[in-house]
Amino acid sequence: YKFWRTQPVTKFDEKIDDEGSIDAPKTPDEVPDHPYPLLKEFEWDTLDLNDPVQITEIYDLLYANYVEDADETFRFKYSPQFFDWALRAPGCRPEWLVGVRVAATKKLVAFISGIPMHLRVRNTTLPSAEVNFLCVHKKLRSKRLTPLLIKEVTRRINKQNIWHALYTGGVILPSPVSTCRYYHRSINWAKLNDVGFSPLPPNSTRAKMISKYLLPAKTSLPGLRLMERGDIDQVYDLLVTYLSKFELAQVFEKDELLHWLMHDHGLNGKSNDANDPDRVIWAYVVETEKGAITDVVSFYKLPSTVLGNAKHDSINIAYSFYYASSVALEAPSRADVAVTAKLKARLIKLFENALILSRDLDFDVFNALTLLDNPLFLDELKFGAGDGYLNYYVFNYKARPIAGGLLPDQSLDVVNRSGVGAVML
Ligand SMILES: Cc1c(COc2ccc(F)c(F)c2F)oc2cccc(OCCCNCc3cccnc3)c12
Repeated sequence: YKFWRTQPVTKFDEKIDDEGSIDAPKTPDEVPDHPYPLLKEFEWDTLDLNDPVQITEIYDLLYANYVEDADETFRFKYSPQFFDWALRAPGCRPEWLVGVRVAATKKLVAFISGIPMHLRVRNTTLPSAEVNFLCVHKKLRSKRLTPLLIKEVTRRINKQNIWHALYTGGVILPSPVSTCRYYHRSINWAKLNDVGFSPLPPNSTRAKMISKYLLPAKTSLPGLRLMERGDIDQVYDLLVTYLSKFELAQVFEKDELLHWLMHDHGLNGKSNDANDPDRVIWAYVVETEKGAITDVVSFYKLPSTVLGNAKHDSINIAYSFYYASSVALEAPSRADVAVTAKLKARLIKLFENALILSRDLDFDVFNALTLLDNPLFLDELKFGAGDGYLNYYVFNYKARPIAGGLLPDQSLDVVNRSGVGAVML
């Protein structure tokens, strides 16, 4: 019984000559009105994020049952505030938050989410959904709930006349449109070593490793400051122009980008304070004396629970999110050697400052993928390659492979960098 053989996805060995939808066009009224039948002890549900109790149910389910690393040492620790940010983007549809409950007890035992977005694959823009947070309770694995969750969220998305989706995962499924590699920059090496994430290399000492990752006491970019809602017009133009150079990217409306970079900070009297303990997303801009915004850089907070460590129960992790620099726009082509050299120097400066800001916000490690122009700064800023890869998938769309920033030997492609401009949570 091969679920993925029944889905509109590119088969593993399929040759792709032309890009386009896989399924024949359909209309919402051809889509079943009722959910797929479940095993009788379970029932479908729609989660309501306006209800703090239900946000907590999602948090509790994922806290105990979501993605772990291969050695079962760490588990993602998405916070309730994170779900408020990740699942309440402009245009979000409540019915796309799909849960499975035990009929008798109403306990939430599985979840999958969709949020609406527009996805551009080369020159084609697809009204899509971003599907994320697929989770089945550990005690209910191999009951074939995952294919049902995927089919049910697809049904609910199709009902809204949306026929494509973007999803990522560490697992290999048919067939990735791109693959990026995990990179990590130690901030608090001692803690990462204590939890077993960063081993002490042979012929080195703790003192040497701690000093290797020391960062300047203060930021060094003139005009660097926390983004404010009033910056969105300039930030939108800068980031949208930069992202237009990539082959896989989200097409943002201005209000969408404002949500992704600012969440609700500075809205309806809420403060815009970098040290707000509930904050999950930070965006910084570089403003010249003339008031021009030349750069933007952002990162989100996604801790990992440390399983079974006497000294620490979690690692505070910053994940690189969207960024852009006006330097990148000084030439029409990304292949321009002189501009690439200038962009490399600029991104090293921008991300060194992002690292300093994340240190001061008490992060232990700063994570990045090999997407966007990241290969230009990862080595120089002492990021180390991780042992994980993130695969990008587009549902119901056949696309020629897109570079993930890696050469065939999995090392960084500092010449072509990547064609991926979509950063997933
Ligand atoms: C995940 C992830 C890692 C793992 O990082 C750490 C894990 C445990 C630690 F103690 C630690 F310090 C890490 F840096 O390093 C990364 C570097 C770049 C990007 C990364 O993930 C991008 C976010 C992926 N979405 C979450 C996800 C990932 C895989 C499957 N399903 C969901 C990651």
